Amino acid sequence: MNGLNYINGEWTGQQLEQKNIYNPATGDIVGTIPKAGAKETSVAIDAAAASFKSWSEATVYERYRLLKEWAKLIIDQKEEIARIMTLEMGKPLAESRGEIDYAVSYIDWYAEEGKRIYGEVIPSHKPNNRMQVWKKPVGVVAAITPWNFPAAMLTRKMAPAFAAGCTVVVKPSGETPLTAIKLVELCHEAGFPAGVVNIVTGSSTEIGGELMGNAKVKKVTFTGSTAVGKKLMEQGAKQLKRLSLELGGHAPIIILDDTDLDKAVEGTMASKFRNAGQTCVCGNRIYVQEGIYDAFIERFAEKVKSMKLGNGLNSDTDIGPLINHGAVEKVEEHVNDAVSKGAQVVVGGDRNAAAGDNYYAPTVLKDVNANMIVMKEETFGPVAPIQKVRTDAEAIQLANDTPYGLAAYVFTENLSRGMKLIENLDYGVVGWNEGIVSAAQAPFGGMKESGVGREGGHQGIEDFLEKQYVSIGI
Ligand SMILES: NC(=O)C1=CN([C@@H]2O[C@H](COP(=O)(O)OP(=O)(O)OC[C@H]3O[C@@H](n4cnc5c(N)ncnc54)[C@H](O)[C@@H]3O)[C@@H](O)[C@H]2O)C=CC1
Ligand SMILES: O=C(O)[C@H](O)CS(=O)(=O)O
Repeated sequence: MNGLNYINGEWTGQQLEQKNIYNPATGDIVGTIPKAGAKETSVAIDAAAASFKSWSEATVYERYRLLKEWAKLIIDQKEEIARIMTLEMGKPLAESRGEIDYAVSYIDWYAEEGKRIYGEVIPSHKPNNRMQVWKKPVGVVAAITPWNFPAAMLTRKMAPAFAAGCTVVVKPSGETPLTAIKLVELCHEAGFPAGVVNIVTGSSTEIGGELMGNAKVKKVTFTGSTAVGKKLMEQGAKQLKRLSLELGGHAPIIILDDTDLDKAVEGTMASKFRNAGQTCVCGNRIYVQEGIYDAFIERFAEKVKSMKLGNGLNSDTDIGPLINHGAVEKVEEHVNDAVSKGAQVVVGGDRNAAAGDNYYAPTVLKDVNANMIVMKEETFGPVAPIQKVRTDAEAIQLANDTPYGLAAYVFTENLSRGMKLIENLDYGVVGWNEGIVSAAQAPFGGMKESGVGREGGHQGIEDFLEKQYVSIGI
């Protein structure tokens, strides 16, 4: 699939130098995209600005209709899109299909939320005066998305932006742009007016620099690493650019000795190995209370041993490749460092070269301690480091000892222990006896250096609206 850029209702970029997109499972070229830069990005921003007035003045019911048509087209073409996603990102087809349903759930949710953009009437303190709060779309939005959820991270931004009446310029990850281009193609097919949605691919720094520096862009919504998020915040300071940042995580999983062992094993498997551990909410640090430590490791290791590594196109694959070789090297560095500092490998612990250059075996480490890199830095891979803890207080202290604050997980059947523990955790998203928690109707986002703002829920559309207080003399 040779993707193009889409600017002002036209497919462009054929004449530009092209970048190859590779299948992480095999190294094969699966497509190409234009190497656009600041010039093309500026044209896309102008198109989004030119279409903003008419789009923002359309009724929410017209925007609802287009969003629902877009959602329908995505579902109709789910198999084709899932295949594109697996070919460029590597995740098993079943996960790609699941992500497409998840991505569409954000479109469905915000198609409806657009109808509930309510203002306010405030009782005035003066007899001939009325006070109101009006809400209006913020304007042209830039959406910068990561490679690990090429569809869901896009619709989690585009859907509320469109529903609020904003127009959008998308910059997808250079690793997985083909899925994004396909979704934009379906916006075109659904009948979105020219300029409302635009997509540019190419140099992140050039395109990003134009998106952050062009005053016509009123809002930037970013999902990706904390390092890039900080860079964007610095760039945005010049114009006080509205920013939403969904950044990195380093999720702790706390398993107390009164847990239901099956729930704890099942929830930890789901959280840890989803997308081969390449999600910002994957469990990265597993703290197990001493009374259940051996029993948990034994049960958990048996499940991990049964996981099948392979090409995501094969129906029996549980774990696909990592996104690229750099990701494998980072995982290997974390495991080797842990072992050198006393960790024991219970399962895995090595690259699975037989499967391919970008594979790493699902791995369980025990006898882990806080001095190991794996317990300080996000691994973004299929490694489950398990540390023994004695008390609830020790678990809370260890869990919070990080600059990250995105997701955390607690497994206990005791209501008051669970409440007290969670109240003391500095995390924006918490699973209690649950390993997979993200949903379109819930606010998703981090505390501390994991981000700013929320996506999903009724909260997620507020970031695309400005509030206008109007005092009316009558
Ligand atoms: N909080 C969340 O919801 C999520 C966080 N992440 C985090 O992102 C990382 C992995 O995803 P990646 O895509 O590798 O992250 P990344 O930060 O390298 O890239 C994210 C996006 O930003 C773009 N980008 C990179 N440098 C840029 C710059 N200077 N200006 C403008 N755009 C730039 C990339 O091309 C990509 O589209 C992990 O740390 C993960 O935890 C990833 C997905 C979701
Ligand atoms: O990119 C990610 O890691 C997502 O934010 C995780 S989730 O919201 O899809 O669970």
